[in-house]
Amino acid sequence: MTALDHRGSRQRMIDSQHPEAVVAARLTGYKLDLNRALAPVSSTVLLDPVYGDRAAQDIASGALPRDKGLLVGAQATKYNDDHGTRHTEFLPGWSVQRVPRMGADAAKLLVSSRPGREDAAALQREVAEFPTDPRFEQDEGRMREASSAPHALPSAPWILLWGGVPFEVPACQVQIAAQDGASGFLARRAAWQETMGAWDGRARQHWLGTVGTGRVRQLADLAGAFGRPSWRRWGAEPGRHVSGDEPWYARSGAKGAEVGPEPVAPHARHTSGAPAAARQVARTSGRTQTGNPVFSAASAARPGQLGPAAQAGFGWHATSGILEREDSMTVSTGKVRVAVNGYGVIGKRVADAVSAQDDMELVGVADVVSDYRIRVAVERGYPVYASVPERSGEMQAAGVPVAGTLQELLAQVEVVVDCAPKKVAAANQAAYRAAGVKAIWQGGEKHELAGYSFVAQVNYAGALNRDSARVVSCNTTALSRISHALHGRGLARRVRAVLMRRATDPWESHRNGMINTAIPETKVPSHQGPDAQTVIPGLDITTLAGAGPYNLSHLHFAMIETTRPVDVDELRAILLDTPRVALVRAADGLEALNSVMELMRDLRRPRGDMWEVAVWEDALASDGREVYLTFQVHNEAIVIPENVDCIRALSGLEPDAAVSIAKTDASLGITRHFLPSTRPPHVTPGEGTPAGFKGAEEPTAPGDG
Ligand SMILES: NC(=O)C1=CN([C@@H]2O[C@H](COP(=O)(O)OP(=O)(O)OC[C@H]3O[C@@H](n4cnc5c(N)ncnc54)[C@H](OP(=O)(O)O)[C@@H]3O)[C@@H](O)[C@H]2O)C=CC1
Ligand SMILES: O=C(OP(=O)(O)O)[C@H](O)COP(=O)(O)O
Repeated sequence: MTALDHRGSRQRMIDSQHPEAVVAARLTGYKLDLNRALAPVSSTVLLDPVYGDRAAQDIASGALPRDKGLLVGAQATKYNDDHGTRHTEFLPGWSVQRVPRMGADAAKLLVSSRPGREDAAALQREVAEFPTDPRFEQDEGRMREASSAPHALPSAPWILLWGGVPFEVPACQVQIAAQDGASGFLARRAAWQETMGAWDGRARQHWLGTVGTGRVRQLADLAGAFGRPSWRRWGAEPGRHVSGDEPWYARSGAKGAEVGPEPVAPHARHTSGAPAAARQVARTSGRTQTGNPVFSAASAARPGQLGPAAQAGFGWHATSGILEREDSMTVSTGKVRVAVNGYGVIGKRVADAVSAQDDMELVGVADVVSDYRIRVAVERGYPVYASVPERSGEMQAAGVPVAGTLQELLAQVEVVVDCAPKKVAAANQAAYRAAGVKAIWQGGEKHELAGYSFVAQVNYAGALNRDSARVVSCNTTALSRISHALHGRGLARRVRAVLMRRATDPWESHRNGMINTAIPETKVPSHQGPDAQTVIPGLDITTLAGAGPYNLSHLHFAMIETTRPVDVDELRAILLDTPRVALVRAADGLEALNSVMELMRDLRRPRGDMWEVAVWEDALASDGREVYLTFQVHNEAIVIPENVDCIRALSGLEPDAAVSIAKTDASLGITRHFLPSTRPPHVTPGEGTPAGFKGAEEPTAPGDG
């Protein structure tokens, strides 16, 4: 859990000289930033009700994701002192009863204690606090000793919190506390105190989105690896239904007493299907030394297999069941763990692209098929899971080594890329939510499913740390890239496009192929125009579509009315400055869809893929009012780099769109020029082309000609 409920202390940290001058709006803005960055990596956020209706603002602004718990403070920030023991008071006009009415899940009431005062110490044992004060005691041995003293820590479920100390202290204490039975931690300012000074907003958001979220994740790794889930104290076990006359709360006792002896850390035990803690262990578990994936959560809980974040982040390494401190700090490698569900046209390409990233790990792929398609995944060494448990037997009978179910795969990852057939994919939403996994859907699904439609170069920043997003369809991705190139520069007034779509994908043309005809779409506008508006709100765009008897990708014709005259030279310069757009020329023999695809094969691209939108340079035109573009969209490939960037955005791996795009492009070999130029870049009017409005130099008036 993450605590963002500080008031006076926060004002003092922002401006120690004049804390009273720190206005509420500044504090609220700062906390909104904290919440946006840290809530997605927390299970619950603790907010205060004071500053500008803080908690309410977080809910209303969407900074607090709906699937995160909300804890709201109830006590006043100042305490009455009674001979050395502070007594808690409620905020005037605020009460525990009012907390749930604002939609919160629980109220926080701080009860203070003071070592040496037996009444206070007794209270402390009831409500828990780490037995040593991190400001004065930072020796690991003495902290361990104090923590393991009889009655040092309480019998009720408890979590660790800390104050303004260097981050290394809670990093150490979380492990010790978890080994002594803590169920988690409340992350406080040690995790982000570097941002308390006079940081500008963007720098602060960047820091929080990278270092801040990384720290909370690292602590979660430790708590997940060594901690004790609170349900254990109630006698619950995942996958085991205990029936009886006695209700669970009676068994657990009024104060949350434990049911039966249960050894905990150093050998934290978690079983498959367990909620957050076990899942976290499995997610950070990595692979065994032989390279085989870790399938059972029980084995995944071995500390020796802790993820890179837990192992490296604080300069700790795992041996013989506990994390030990190394002499020097090391840097987190922080790979995001990814699953692909649906290993078809898009899924298999996403899997390959994820495997090519140095900041991602493909944990496994899932599907329902048993034929050659999934056997290639086996051949490539990807662990294969059954998307639907009932299909597992069939898959195994066909010789596919099934590593487990989709649910088991989800338990090991942070992000799932769903590439199942349209509508099938939408049905997986509940499973992803239940598993607490971030999800990426494809263009076959509706915008509303994820609530965010993604094209990296247009709106990467808005997807940062979100729980889900939809990578739009191939056609919409291409239209968005091209439209944004002009619209993003304030140059597009109106986009009109005609889409000639391929009949079917090559692998299934024996099933769905059409011959000797073309099929116009009767829905006008076709869905791609409105779809592009989900990516670029305010874009004036209409599309018409149809399908033809070929399977070599789509062909678009776009007419874009500009806000001022844009000639061909400027248009070309804009396109050359646009990521994932490349120019091709009929003059180079690239006269049709097939020749461009042949070039991709000649360039030895995997599967002959073209991730770029290929715009015909010699078909660019302008009449001073509109620019005209003809471009090819390789439907099987164009969305692949978008999925890779989307993983980085959702997981918060990289806050900067340009950095992520450049990284993805370098890993796949995406380019702006397929071939070195062998002749002048643009065919000028009169050079083999009929005169017209090719360039702005010869505007064509209506009726000319
Ligand atoms: N094809 C394209 O050009 C593009 C497609 N998209 C979008 O990508 C998504 C996937 O399309 P595409 O890759 O073409 O689809 P494919 O049909 O090629 O692949 C989907 C795979 O998922 C399998 N599958 C079926 N049911 C399930 C299930 N319940 N759980 C998991 N997997 C299942 C399919 O098996 P089976 O064959 O037995 O059904 C198949 O192997 C769609 O939203 C589509 O609109 C986006 C851009 C381009
Ligand atoms: O899914 C796709 O093709 P399909 O719906 O013909 O299988 C491509 O992404 C094209 O999508 P669109 O034509 O809905 O933009």
